[in-house]
Amino acid sequence: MSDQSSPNESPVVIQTEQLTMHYRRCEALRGVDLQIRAGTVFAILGENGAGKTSLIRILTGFQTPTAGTCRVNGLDPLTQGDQVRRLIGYVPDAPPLYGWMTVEQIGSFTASFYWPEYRDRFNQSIAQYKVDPKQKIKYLSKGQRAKVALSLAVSHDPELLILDEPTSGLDPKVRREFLESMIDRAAAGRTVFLSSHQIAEVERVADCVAILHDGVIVMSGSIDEIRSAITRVVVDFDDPHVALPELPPPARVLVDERERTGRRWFVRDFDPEMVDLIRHSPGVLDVRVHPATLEEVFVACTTGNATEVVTS
Ligand SMILES: Nc1ncnc2c1ncn2[C@@H]1O[C@H](COP(=O)(O)OP(=O)(O)OP(=O)(O)O)[C@@H](O)[C@H]1O
Repeated sequence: MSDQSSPNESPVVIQTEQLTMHYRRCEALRGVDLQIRAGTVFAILGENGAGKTSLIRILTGFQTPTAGTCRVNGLDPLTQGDQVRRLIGYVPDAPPLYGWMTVEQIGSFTASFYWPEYRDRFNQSIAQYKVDPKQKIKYLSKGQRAKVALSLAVSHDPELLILDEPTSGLDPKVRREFLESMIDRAAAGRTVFLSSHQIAEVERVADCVAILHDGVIVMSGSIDEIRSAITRVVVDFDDPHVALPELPPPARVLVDERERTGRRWFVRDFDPEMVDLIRHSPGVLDVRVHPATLEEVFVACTTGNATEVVTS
């Protein structure tokens, strides 16, 4: 977070309203509303095909949405694309790099689009990642390519860094250092937007998370808000045919997993007073409740009654 102001008072960097993307055969985004403030590490989590890349393509001005609005620092990526892209560092999931260039050549080439410090920053970043500047891009390993792509994206110190699966290909040590550097960026007032399947990593670094399912944001908020929205309820019983009570609304069982000697529920809007209701049901031996992990929330929101989950 910024040391001058809390993110809640910081300017809005990304704002989307009812953003909709229909391709010929599918509805990739269905009315996405987002508000992301400066100084935030924001993560979007979603299954394959949930619509993450479509959203990023719209934010970066490479895709025209079917409906809805999108602003980056108050600018429209479609009509003010050049200005928007100047503010952004972007690493796609498969970064296109010229294979015939060496690492230092691609740094110099890209530096020509920016101010003079770019080249030094790029060289420092490459040295930090221990990538050989004389090596040709086509001979780099997947992880080394990822390091080059990341170095290219951050060397102009962008206001907004957009990363599509940023750590795939990185070894655990580099991955950790990289994620820590994202926290440092946010602390300096920069904004990081990352799309990821690595839930444990997101849990470590993100201030805010949105879960995208079938083109709809089914849950969003801070990690704590999201985790406290869903409760894991574990019920032990002696008879597998025991009938458990219906939970009174607004509680909703999103996932109901049967186990040999019990049941495991993931419940939205669980009230702790419901523990007694379950405990006093015939055949129930024990009831335990825990806040769900981010991974459990993700699974609960993307299976079962997911479409019934509302954005917090
Ligand atoms: N240019 C396109 N034309 C038609 N359909 C598309 C196009 N781009 C994406 N789609 C479809 O839109 C849906 C969302 O795709 P998108 O790439 O945005 O998902 P994603 O969340 O980034 O997935 P992944 O995690 O697998 O990269 C998918 O069903 C995909 O097939």
